[in-house]
Parts: sequence; structure tokens; C-alpha cells
Amino acid sequence: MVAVPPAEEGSVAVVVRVRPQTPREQEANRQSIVQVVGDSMLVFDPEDSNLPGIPVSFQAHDPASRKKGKNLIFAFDRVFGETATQVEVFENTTKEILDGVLNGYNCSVFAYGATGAGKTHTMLGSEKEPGIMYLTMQELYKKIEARKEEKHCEVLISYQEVYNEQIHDLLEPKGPLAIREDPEKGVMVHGLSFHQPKTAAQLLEMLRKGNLNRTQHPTDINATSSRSHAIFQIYVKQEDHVRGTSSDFQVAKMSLIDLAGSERASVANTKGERLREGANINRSLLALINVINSLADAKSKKNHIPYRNSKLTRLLKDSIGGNCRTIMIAAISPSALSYEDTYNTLKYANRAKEIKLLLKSNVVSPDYSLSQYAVICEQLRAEVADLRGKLQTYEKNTPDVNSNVLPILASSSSEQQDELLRVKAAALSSEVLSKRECETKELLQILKQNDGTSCIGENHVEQMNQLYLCFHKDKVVLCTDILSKVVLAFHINQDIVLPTLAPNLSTDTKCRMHTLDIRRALAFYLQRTSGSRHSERLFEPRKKLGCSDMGPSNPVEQQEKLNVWLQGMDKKQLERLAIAILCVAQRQYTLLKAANLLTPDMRAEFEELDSLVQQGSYEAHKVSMEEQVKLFTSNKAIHISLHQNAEQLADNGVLPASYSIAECANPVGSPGASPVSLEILPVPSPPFKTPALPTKKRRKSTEHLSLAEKNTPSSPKGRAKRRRKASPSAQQLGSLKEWTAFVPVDSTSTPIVGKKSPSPTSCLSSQPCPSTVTKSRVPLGTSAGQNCSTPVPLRSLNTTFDLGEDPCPSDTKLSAPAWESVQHFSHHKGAPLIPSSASHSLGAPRSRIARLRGSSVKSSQAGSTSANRIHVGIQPIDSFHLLIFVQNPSVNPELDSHLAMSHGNGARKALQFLENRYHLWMRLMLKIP
Ligand SMILES: Nc1ncnc2c1ncn2[C@@H]1O[C@H](COP(=O)(O)OP(=O)(O)OP(=O)(O)O)[C@@H](O)[C@H]1O
Repeated sequence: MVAVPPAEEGSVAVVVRVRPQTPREQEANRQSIVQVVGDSMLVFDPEDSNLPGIPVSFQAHDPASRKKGKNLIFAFDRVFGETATQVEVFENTTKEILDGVLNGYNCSVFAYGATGAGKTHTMLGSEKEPGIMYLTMQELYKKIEARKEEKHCEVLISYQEVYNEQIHDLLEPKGPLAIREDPEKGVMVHGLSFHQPKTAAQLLEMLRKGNLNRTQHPTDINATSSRSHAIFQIYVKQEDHVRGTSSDFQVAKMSLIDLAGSERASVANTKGERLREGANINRSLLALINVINSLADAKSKKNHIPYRNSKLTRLLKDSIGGNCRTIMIAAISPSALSYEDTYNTLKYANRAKEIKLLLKSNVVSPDYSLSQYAVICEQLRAEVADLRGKLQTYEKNTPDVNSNVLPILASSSSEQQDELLRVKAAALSSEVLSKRECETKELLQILKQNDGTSCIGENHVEQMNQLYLCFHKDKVVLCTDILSKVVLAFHINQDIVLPTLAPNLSTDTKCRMHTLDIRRALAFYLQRTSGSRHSERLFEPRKKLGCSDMGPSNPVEQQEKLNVWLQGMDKKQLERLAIAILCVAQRQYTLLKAANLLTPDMRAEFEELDSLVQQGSYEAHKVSMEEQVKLFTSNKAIHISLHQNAEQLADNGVLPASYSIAECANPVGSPGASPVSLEILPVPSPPFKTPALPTKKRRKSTEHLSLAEKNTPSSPKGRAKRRRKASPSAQQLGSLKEWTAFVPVDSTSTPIVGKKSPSPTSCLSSQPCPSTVTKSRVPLGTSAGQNCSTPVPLRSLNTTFDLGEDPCPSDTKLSAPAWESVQHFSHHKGAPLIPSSASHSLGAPRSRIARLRGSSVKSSQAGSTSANRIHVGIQPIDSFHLLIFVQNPSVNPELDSHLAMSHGNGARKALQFLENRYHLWMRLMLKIP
């Protein structure tokens, strides 16, 4: 039910404005016939010139006039004397009812009077002295502005005239318009234009233009006599900003009417057209007077009101009396020359005072019937069901965020990605976060129970969650990195092939735990992932590659087997894993630092880890190298995480050495995929000499990898010095142009020839090779001298490498072009080398990699058998991850060695990324054909 606002009784307000005498009147030197007494009274044709305030000149009266209206006293709501200003008139008339308009009441102000009495001056005014129309609108805009916080207001205006009983649009002049009466909407003018001035100034301009269209002709009485009734209407619609239950809004109409002046043909001396105009004006005014009389007559209230007698009265049907606050401004001349007109005006004005009003605010409520409500309810129900469905889908996908969402992201537009991530984050934030909290607490429990040396304080739970939130907000940036780096650690050290991301979102948490207790971490990890699709994924590729030890697909069995396997790990294996994870943690620290996400606790922890990494760097490097070499000799994949926003961040100087593969959504071998070249480059030499590293001080076992362990074999100062001395940073690698100058565009290309390379035999000497790349960031491994013995030639990874059968030193000879290329692009003095220690210790498979030669490209193309080839490939997994794999088709011919990836700008960054972050003895060269 819509509450009907109570009706308010009232009556038409009538004010009189006496204009000053015109020059013509002054010339006639007649007496003034109007005496204003106070604010609301006047004496028409005062008899006694001695009345207070009446000038002596008034005493001489026109005898004819005196007969009719001698000393008539009129009282009105307000009487404005000759000196009253426009603003004064406005403020005491229209301004007072403006609030009514804003409260939903219809209002009208009309100026009535004889020709030349000052109606147009009052209503419209001039530029110098703008009248009520302008002042009203100005005030209206002010009031709307003042309440814009609560209400939304719209203003529409129309401006029309009734001339010779025809209605014309003054703002968009066209033919005469017809009046329609709608039972609900009231009187309407068909075809009338409505406008929306934004400011009062705009409105004034509209008024000015409208007045130019108004019919005005000079008469004897008034040089600018308006020959039409002008009706300016303002519609104000208001709506609450915050809707209530009723969705109410108010529409009020304000009519500002400048009537044409009544005239006596004899006085105005009108003829012809003017006479006809005058007759029509008088007729319509007479109709108005009749309406006023009827409205004012209490007895005739229920009787017929003769609105239809003229266009004017039809138009003003809802603007005079009734539900409309009405102000009549009676304009009169004080001159005795206008005695009759003034008297008549005062008479009608006096009559109009008696018109009663019954005011109601025009509150409009959308009429929602019950059936409409039912429809709305139904729609809302459907929407809720739809949203629930979506939520369930997202919840289902939550643990699978990496495998499901990221590929979608990779193939989506950035807007879609944003949206997906937003939705994903929303879905994750509630349930997953609470899961994560439990998980973290569980981890803490485990840590406390088992060794009591937890580096993760209780407050870390919160911090981790913060990190997690950051991860969401930052579009899966850091967490993903952390996540996949842990996976990488698993990879290298545990020989697990993992072509998809690690399973759950809290692996970063586990990463921390891993640094304390690898065995427990792995167990925990497996516990968490067993039975999930992720764990299947974890082992499936391994099976595919013929690793039968992980055989059973039953997750429980898998877990048991793995547990056994973990238990069976010897100290050294665990140590390797620990070191690899420490390296990962260091990189994680770098990323977190770059992203400004480090808390003091984390910083301390990572610094400690860093020192551990440094301490065990030789070992770490050795492990890494061994794994690397292994990698080349069997079908394995290294799962490398790439930073989604790396390029952007790199551009901003945040992450200078990372790489984005935003366009790498194509699966391996998919049609239209661009080939990518992956170069295996000579391995950089480590920043320190192996003999200098006291191997005794290496980490003894996983148990010794506590974060509290701070002893380092070399001082940080020394390390820093080594770093300074170290070979060029990633930035020194040269431009992409430089790279492409040396690397074949596709797999069938041969290395660029014609450039001299250093003698390969020089690499066999104990001196560093000229083209040795020395690493600077992290201690990486064996000496340059060692490396020199097993140089890896420049290769395109979408080519096939021949694997030599014999590991004899002569096979290490490189083709001249390859070496020269390496020298050129690397800008390094020494030759990049694979450490001899690694190659010596790795047995047959190791010797294979050692035997890769630049010249072998040709021989592979010449038809070497698949048994002695390896394929090295790079496969984008999603926007964040890159799978680099090395395949020996003789072991598993199913794996596609083609590379499908295209990315234009990131080649160098990719190289830097791989080199600096992962210490892989490879460099990536991505090429766009
Ligand atoms: N209050 C006033 N102060 C000064 N001049 C005025 C005032 N009122 C009217 N005038 C002047 O008197 C003249 C006639 O006024 P106006 O045109 O407004 O009369 P009107 O009633 O509109 O006549 P019509 O009906 O013929 O259009 C104009 O020159 C106007 O400037």
C-alpha cells in the first residue's frame, strides 16, 4: 500500500506589482491612481491625498475615475511598489513555493494584467534584470545541488505560447500543437519538446531563444507588447538515492506564465491583425477570468469549471487552483491613463484570492501488483540458484586451480583473466583460506611434536594467510612461484616428472617446512595430495616415461610406496633435496623481497636460509649439475615456474630477471604453434673454485639443515667480493638481436658460419676457456677448468642432438661457428663449461651429454638414428609455467619433441630467468619465425 500524502488546504496567493510610470505616462502628467500602503495593501484612486505616504500630487484626481473607484482599499498577500526589484518580487513570491515543488507539489505563477502593465518584465525581465523565470530556475538548481546526496533529481522544461488560440512550441518552433487530456497524466500538448538544461545559464539561453520565437508586436500602449500567452513549465523528478521499500519518486510541475495583456482596442488603437490578436487575447483572458470566478465561487465548486472555453484555460487546467500552489502576480500601472485596466486587474486579482486549493504531493509509486512481486521473487530465486551453481563449480575447481584455471587464463583476454581471477579469489578466499589455516596449524603441530625447532611461529599462520591473500590479489603471482619452485626442487632431486603444477595452494607453507624436515615434508605433502587428481598427475608422467617404481595408480599404494621410498632415502639424497629446496627458498626470498611482501620474521628466516644455501652451495651446485646432466640423458621434464607479470615487473625494475610467457597457451605440437628454440649453451663456471670449498663443512644431513644453523664456510664479505668479480650479469647477455644473429631460426637451421671460434682444444687445458661464462649470482659449481673439459655446444633445442657413443675428449671439439656464436653473445671471456667432476661422476648417461657437439647437428640431420638423439623441448603449461623437457626417443618415442611456443619479447629475460633463478646450464632462445 502506498501512503497517500495528506491533502493541504490553501488558497491562491495574489500579489500586486505596481510598475513605475513609463516616459509616456510621465509626459501625460496624470495623477497616480495607486497608493501602496505597507507590504500588502493598496488604495486604488485614493480620495484623501493626506493619507500617510500619499503624495500631494495625488490630490488632483481625474473626475471620471473618481466616480468609479474612489478610495478603494485592496489587501493582497503582497503588494510591491514601483521601486521593488526583481529579486525582491521573486523572493517574496516564487521562491517561497520552490520548496513545495521539491516536495512534489505542482505550482504555478502567472502574471496577469493589462497590456504594458509590466507582466513580461516581472516574469522574464531583461538580461540586466532577469525576471522570475530565470531567478526561479537558478534557485531550483541551487536547491537540487544542495540535496543531491539524498535525492537524484531530473529537470525537464518546456516553453510554449498560445497565440490566436493556437499552441506553439517556443523552443522547437513548428506548426500548432494539439492539446490532449489524459485521465492519468492530465493535460498534455502533443509534440511539445522537453529539454534538460544542466545549468541555470543554459536555461537562460533557452529562455532567450524561446522569447525570440514569441510573438511580440508593438502597440500604442507597449512597444514590446506580447501578443501571446507564454507558458514556461518545469518538471522536477526526484528519487531517493537509497531506495526505500516503496521505490517512490516525486514529480512536480511548475508553470511560470506570462499572460498576454488585456487591451481595449480603442486605447491600444489596434487594427487589422493586432485587433484580431487583441480580441483573441481578451477572449482567452475572459475565459480565464470565468475559470477564476468559478473556482473562487464556493457554491460552484461542484459545478462545471469552464476550462474548455479557450486553449489557455485548457492548458492551465491543472495550474490554477486545485492541486496546485498558485501565485497570481497582478501587474498594474499607477498611471491614471490605465485607470480602467488597473481597476479591472485589481478586481480580478481580488477575486482570485478566493480560489481555494487542495494540495497533494505528487508521490508516484510504481504499482507493483502481487503478480509482479511473484515474478520478481522468481527471478531472484533463479539468480540465487545460478549463483549457487557457480559457487559450487568454483569450489570444485578450487584445489585444481592450477590445472584448470590457469590454462583458461592463458587463452583468455586480460579482462577475462582478471574476471576469472577475481571470481576465483572470491571462491577461494572463504573455504580454502580456512582450510589453509587448519593445514598450517597442523603443520605447526607436526613441527613442534617432532623436533620442536619450528621456525614457523604461531604468528606465521597469519602471515602466510596474508601472503595467500596477496597471492589472490596479485593474480596468482607469488604463491604460484613459490609453489612451483617447490615442485622444481622435488623434480630435480627426486626424479619425479611433474608436467603440471604441484597440487595444492599451501605448498609455500610446506616449502618452509621442507627446509626443516624434508622427510616429514614429503610425507605430509604426499598425505595431502594422495587420492587427489593431482597425485595421479604427479605419478602418471613418470609411469609414462617407464618409471615403474611408482607403478600402482592407487593413491594409497602410491603413498605407501613413496613413504617407503622416502624412508629408504639415504642421508645424501635427503641432503640433496634439502639443498635444492634451500636454493628454492632463496629464490622465493628474492621474489618476495621484490614484491615487498617480506615481513621481518620472514626476512630473518630467509637470510638464514640464504646463508645455508651459501654454505651448501658447492654441494647444491653439484647436485644441480648432476641432475642437470641426468636430465639430458633421459626423458625428464623440469617444471619451471615463470612469473606471470614478470615482464611488467621487469619493466618496472621489480623483477629484473624473470620471464613471462603470456602467449604460450599452445600445447606442444598444436597447429599454428610457433617453434621455439632452446639453446644449450656452454655451462657457466662457478664463482669460486672447488678446491677452495671445504667439503667437510658441507651440510651433514637433512637434520642439520635447521634454520638456526648459521655457520657458513665463507664470510659474506668474501662472497660478495666473489660476486663482484664474477662474470656478467644477466643484463650483459646481449640483445635479442644479438641472440638471433647466432642462433638458427628453426630446427633445421645450421649454426651461423663464418665466424671464428677459439680452438676447442684450448678447453681441455687447465686454463679457463675464452668463452667460459662465469656465474656471479650464486655459487654454482665446479671450476672453469673442470668445466672446460666438457663444453656444451650451442644448440637449438628444437633440433635433435646426436649422442655420441664415445666419451673421448676429441668429441668435445666444437664446430667453429658454434663457439664463435657463444663467444659473441655471451660477452664472456671464459668458455662456459660443464664441470668435469659432474661428467666424471655421472656414468654413461653423463658421458652422453658431454659428447654433444656443435657438429652433431649436421650429423643428426644427415640421418643419425633415433637411438642416439635427444630432443630438448619447452612446453608451456599455462601462463605461469614452462615445462622444459629433454627426451630420448629411444626411451620413449611418444613424447613429442616439438616445441610450441611463441613469445616475442621475453627471450632474453627467459635466459636470465633460467640462468639466474634456476642455475640450469641452459639458455633459452625463443624465436618468432
Ligand atoms: N517594474 C518595472 N520597472 C521598470 N520598468 C518596467 C517595470 N515593469 C514594466 N516596465 C517597463 O514597462 C514596459 C512594459 O512592460 P511589459 O512589456 O513587461 O508589459 P506587459 O504587461 O508584458 O505588456 P504586454 O502584455 O503588452 O506584453 C516595458 O518597457 C518595461 O520595461
